[in-house]
Amino acid sequence: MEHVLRAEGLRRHFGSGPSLVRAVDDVDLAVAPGETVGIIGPSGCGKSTLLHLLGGLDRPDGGRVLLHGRRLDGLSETAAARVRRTAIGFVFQAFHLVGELTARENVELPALLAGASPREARRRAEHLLGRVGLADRAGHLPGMLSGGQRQRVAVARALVNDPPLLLADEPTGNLDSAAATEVLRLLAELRREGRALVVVTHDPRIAGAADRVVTMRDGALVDETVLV
Ligand SMILES: Nc1ncnc2c1ncn2[C@@H]1O[C@H](COP(=O)(O)OP(=O)(O)OP(=O)(O)O)[C@@H](O)[C@H]1O
Repeated sequence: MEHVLRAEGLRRHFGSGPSLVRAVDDVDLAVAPGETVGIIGPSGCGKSTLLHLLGGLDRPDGGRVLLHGRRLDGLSETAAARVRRTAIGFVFQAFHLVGELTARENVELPALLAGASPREARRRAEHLLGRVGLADRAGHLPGMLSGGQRQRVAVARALVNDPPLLLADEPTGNLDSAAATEVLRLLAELRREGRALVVVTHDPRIAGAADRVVTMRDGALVDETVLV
């Protein structure tokens, strides 16, 4: 079976000498199509760094990342950006929406960057905003939305190019319990659709909804629990 995502011997160190931090140290991880993998571990153990490497947002010092069997880490920045836009959706704890653009424009942006026509980008954005329950907020700027609504816009944006893989870094970390529940419901729906999901989380509810939970400590994967 071809994995959606595969990391082999992944390494990312920061600093040197006494201040050397082995943020990611010899990590192997494979994600099957449609699989949801939770990554948990104490603060500073390297979860975000690992997720950035997996998504090609940062380059490893060693090892490799394969997306559908193709190396991601060796690509030029332009080529990596192209792959990221179409093959991976990102959801971050801090939403990372563009404050000057409306909800709909935020969702349209990655579609336009990937070459969709303005009309097609708008069609997809409106459909997805409807799907996340925000059809009536399409014209709002992020500053006019609640945290939960912003995160739902971010989920819609992550889906606009229909990626088979989503990477999420503490997607419920900034949300109150009701808003977190709504985002969790969306993630569960994406899982049922057969998208692969890698979620860094402290939220036991997300971890409990994963197929597999891996625990990270000091840059290494130290434990793996398969849930049914
Ligand atoms: N750009 C950087 N320069 C130097 N050190 C860094 C950099 N990015 C991360 N680190 C260090 O690497 C280690 C892992 O950081 P990372 O953010 O991946 O941890 P984390 O598990 O996601 O933490 P948290 O749960 O608190 O978000 C930390 O010790 C951090 O200080």
